[in-house]
Formats: sequence, C-alpha cells, structure tokens
Amino acid sequence: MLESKYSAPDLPLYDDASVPEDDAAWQAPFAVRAVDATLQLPGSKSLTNRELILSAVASGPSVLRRPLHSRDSDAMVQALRSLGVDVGEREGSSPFGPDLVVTPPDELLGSTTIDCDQAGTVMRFAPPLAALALGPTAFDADPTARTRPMSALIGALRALGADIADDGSGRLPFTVHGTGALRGGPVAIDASSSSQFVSALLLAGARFEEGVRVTHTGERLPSLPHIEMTATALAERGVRVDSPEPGVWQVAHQEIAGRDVVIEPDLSNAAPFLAAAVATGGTVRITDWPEQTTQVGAQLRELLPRFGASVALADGVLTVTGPESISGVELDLSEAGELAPPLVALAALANGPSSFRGIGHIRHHETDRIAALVAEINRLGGDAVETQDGIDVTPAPLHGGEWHSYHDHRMATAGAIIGLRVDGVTVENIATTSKTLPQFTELWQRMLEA
Ligand SMILES: O=C(O)C1=C[C@@H](OP(=O)(O)O)[C@@H](O)[C@H](O)C1
Ligand SMILES: C=C(OP(=O)(O)O)C(=O)O
Repeated sequence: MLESKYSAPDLPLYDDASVPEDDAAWQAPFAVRAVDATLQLPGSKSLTNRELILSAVASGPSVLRRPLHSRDSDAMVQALRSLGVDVGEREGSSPFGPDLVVTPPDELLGSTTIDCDQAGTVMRFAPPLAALALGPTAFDADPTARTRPMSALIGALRALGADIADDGSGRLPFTVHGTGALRGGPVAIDASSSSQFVSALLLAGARFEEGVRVTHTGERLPSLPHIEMTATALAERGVRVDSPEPGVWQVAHQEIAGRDVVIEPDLSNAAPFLAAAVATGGTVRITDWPEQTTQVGAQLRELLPRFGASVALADGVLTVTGPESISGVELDLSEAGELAPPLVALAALANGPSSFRGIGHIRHHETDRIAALVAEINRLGGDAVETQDGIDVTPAPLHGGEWHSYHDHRMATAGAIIGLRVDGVTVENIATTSKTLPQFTELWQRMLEA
C-alpha cells in the first residue's frame, strides 16, 4: 500500500500515485473462481458535492462526515475555497479520508478562477454561486470536459440576472461577473441533456433575492432521482422545494441551515463490484448500505435481479449473489443513466439479448457513453448496436483485447467487469477512476483475493 496524503494504515486512500499512470494499460484481472467478498466503499459523489455547495451558502458552519475524497470532490472543495469558503479537514471515522468542516464567508468573493476538472457537478453547481459572489469568476475544465453542455444553464442564469461572458459556443470556458447578489425569480430551462441544470438552480435558489421558480421545457427529463436528491438535501436544511406540477420546482428566498451530515457510501460506485458477483456467479456484500436513500444506486436492488441475481438487504449490508448464467434484460434507464455502463457490461456477458432505452442523455456524460460502450464491446468481438436513445446487445463470444476508457471512470470500470469473464482484457487509463473512486484497483483486487 502506498502512503497517502490522508495517512491511515491498511486501507486504500486517495493518492494520485496509487493508480497506474495514464498510459499504462491495466491488465483486468480474470476471475478464476466466483468472487466472495465484503467491501466498504467511499462516500457518494452526488451527496458530497451537494452538501459542499449547500454548506457554502448556509447561514452557519457544517460538518460533512465520511465524505468522498476524489478528483470530483477535490474540484468542488477547491472551487469553494477560491470563492472564499473555509473548508477544513478533521479526523473522522472513514478509512478513506478526513471529515470536512465548512464555514461560509460573510460574503462570497470572485476575482478568481475555478477549474471544474471533469466534474459535471462542479461545472453546473458552482456557477450560480459565482453569480452570488462579488467579482468575476472564470470557469474552465479539463479539455475532455469542455464539450459538455452548458448553454441551458448559462441562458437560465442570464435570465435570472447574471452577467456571463462566453464565446457563444454554450460550452466552457466562460466568466461569471458576480455582483454579490442575483435577482432570481421564474425561469424556463430545457434540462433534457442534464438534470444537473435544475439541481444547480435549486441548490443556490434560496439565496436569490426572489428565490427561484424553475420550469423544465424539454420533452424528456433524465435522472429525476438526482433532482429529488437535491430537494431532499435542501429539505434537511430547512428549505422546502415545492413542485406544483411535474417539471416545475420553486424555492422561496430564505436561509439555508448549516448541518452536521453523514455522507452515505456511493451506491453507483457499488455497481461494478455488485456486477462482479453477477458476472462470476459469486457473492459481494457492501456494508453501510442505507435503508432509505435518495441515491439512484438504490435501484440496483431491483435492477440486478433482472439479470438473474438475488439481492438481500439486512442489517445495513447489501448482499448480491450472481446466477449460474446471466439473463438478458430490457431496461429503461432514463432515471438511472449513471448505472448504464456496468449494466451494459453485464449484458455483454449475458446468455440472451438485451435492450437499454431512455439513455440518450448519457451521450453528454464524460464521453458519449452509448458510442463508447458499443465500440468497446464490439472491439472484443461482441455484438452491440447504438439506437437513438440506447443500446441493443446480442450475445456473442468475446475475446481479449484493449478496452478504451475515453477518460471516463465508468467506462474504465465497465472494462474491468468484462475482464472478469474474458481472459486478456486490458483497460486503458484505469487511473481515470480517480474521478470518483481513487481506490478502484485496490478494492477490485481485494474483492478478488477475499
Ligand atoms: O446531480 C448529480 O449528482 C448527477 C446527476 C446525473 O447527471 P445527468 O442528469 O446529467 O445524467 C448523474 O448522471 C450524474 O452522475 C450525477
Ligand atoms: C455522469 C457522471 O458524472 P458527472 O457528475 O460529471 O456528470 C457520472 O459520474 O456518471
């Protein structure tokens, strides 16, 4: 085990040096037997970054216990610090890194730059805060993330009174010229390419002078559970989000309370490990699985049985046991697009055809995940085809080869799942998993050696 900047013995912690260099292909371990492992996982990306944003605009200090420490959460911490928010660390009970203590400033300050890295939650959730800050904030991102859609949010913030200078491309980079306050009020937004636009406006909306009333105008709205997560996170800080009709949400101008919150483990990052149980006919148990949660990963309890797995939750441990042979599935993942890569990987190992629908928006994730999954499955001899809003997979014998990750953490872990059953799979740039799960390779190895 390598020393980490968050030094704690025996457990894998976040350290850029703990994963292979970008150009070193990673030999995906082939499972010589069924896995049988119990794993603890780091905190949820979506919950950590929401609680960080809310803590930054709260009326008092907050404590985040057992938060995620990864590139996505580091980018959020850095973004908040550059706006004048005090984010300190203190020893907590997570083996994956310290707790965070967040003290909001009297006034958010701009005259700074924010590097969103690859984090959708930073590039969408931080600009409304920059509009509330005094002075200009220049936003940019990793080159791989500059293509992600931003125009709907830029347009909505302008309609709410923000002054934003951009090149008209509807992408990063751009500069938010904050004046220390934002008018707010009613706004229409097409969030069909990302639910994060709606969450972004709601998270900061209570701090707008007139609050905010968001009306979604697009035909479809993906990832609805993530908007519900936003509403619940606000409710837990005393802010009510009303939804008078589907596609409309409003938040009145009011204070947001500071909070002491325990961050749940990342259930979407549990997916590859649980998929390993399904792929190998083994058993994987994830500890600290919440009974009640707003995380979309909770849907794995209903989704994995569709592949033939059995799933049980008892005493805070989720246990998944795989079938002898994986069934093909027909799934609409419009609510849970984040889970598509591991589930499509399982479909490539199934005994019957599969069809995934409702996931056109995942073309705008870290990469075009529909194109990427189809290309990589077919590269290994599989039979996957793109549809307008999904993927069809027909069983075909797979062979070894290089699985490309497209700078996408979930593409990398999807390659690892296939490598369990297909000898000779290497995954390019496994280090990209540090976006949300820097300990991926260590935990994967630990699962196989248990
Ligand atoms: O709000 C969030 O934390 C997220 C919302 C979803 O985004 P999209 O609505 O763009 O799919 C999800 O896929 C992403 O991983 C996290
Ligand atoms: C889409 C994802 O990330 P982001 O928060 O960057 O949108 C994801 O983690 O699957």
